[in-house]
Amino acid sequence: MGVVNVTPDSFSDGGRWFDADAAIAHGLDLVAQGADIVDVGGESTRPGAARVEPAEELRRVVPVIRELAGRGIRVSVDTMHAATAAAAVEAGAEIINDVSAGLADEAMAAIAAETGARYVAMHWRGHLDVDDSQAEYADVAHEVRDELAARVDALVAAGIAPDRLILDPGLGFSKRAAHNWEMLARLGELQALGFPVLVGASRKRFLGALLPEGAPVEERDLPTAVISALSAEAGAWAVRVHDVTATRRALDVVGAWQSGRRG
Ligand SMILES: Nc1nc2ncc(COP(=O)(O)O)nc2c(=O)[nH]1
Repeated sequence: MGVVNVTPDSFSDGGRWFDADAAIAHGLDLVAQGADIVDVGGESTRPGAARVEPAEELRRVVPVIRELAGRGIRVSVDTMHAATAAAAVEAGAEIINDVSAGLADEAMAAIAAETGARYVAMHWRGHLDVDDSQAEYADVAHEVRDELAARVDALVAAGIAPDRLILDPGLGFSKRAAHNWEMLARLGELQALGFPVLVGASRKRFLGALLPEGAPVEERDLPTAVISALSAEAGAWAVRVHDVTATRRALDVVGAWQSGRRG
């Protein structure tokens, strides 16, 4: 899953794809690099980023989604707003990627149910209202699993068919570095809920901590690709990344290694 942030302020590529034509070109480039899905978002989820009204978010993402989907590309829309999700699906998006798992907009679950789109429910305790660095967990893997299981119950009760759901541990959202690494190491406990799992580690701060002080954000693409390989080994459904080439190469290594196992 390649990322196209149509925003002026996303933390790792803010502003580069804010123009619709640039965003479309970038989405096509990600597909050429090997992306299976292009995730189009119009609102940065970076701590402290300005909130974006649905009308503005919609204006940013719908033209990009319409053009990419019109070329047969599988598109997901990264939004917490039901109105944006509805417009995006109407424009051809097949997946609604909601970092709030339906908590930010009470109309979202019904819209997702109505459209029949696939729906990514990401874990973000207290979304937007909680300072990520203050989050405390007694057992992060158990609590993320249980909190997402509760979201699944609510989303299914709202009419979303279980086979439409994809779960995501929400790395870096209300979680500190140690929580992120523990979530990755214990990904199987989330997978045990029986839903596909999406992993979004790309270029996040907890990867930067492994690099020399002050390393540019692009240096996080190699650690990201290693996590893509390890996520594939763990049976993840997909990985959400900015540098598709690095991850595609990493996944090709995993594929070659696994075929070697079969002899
Ligand atoms: N499902 C999902 N969606 C996301 N959207 C944005 C970001 C923040 O990263 P970005 O600003 O670099 O896109 N991370 C995720 C994530 O981890 N999972």
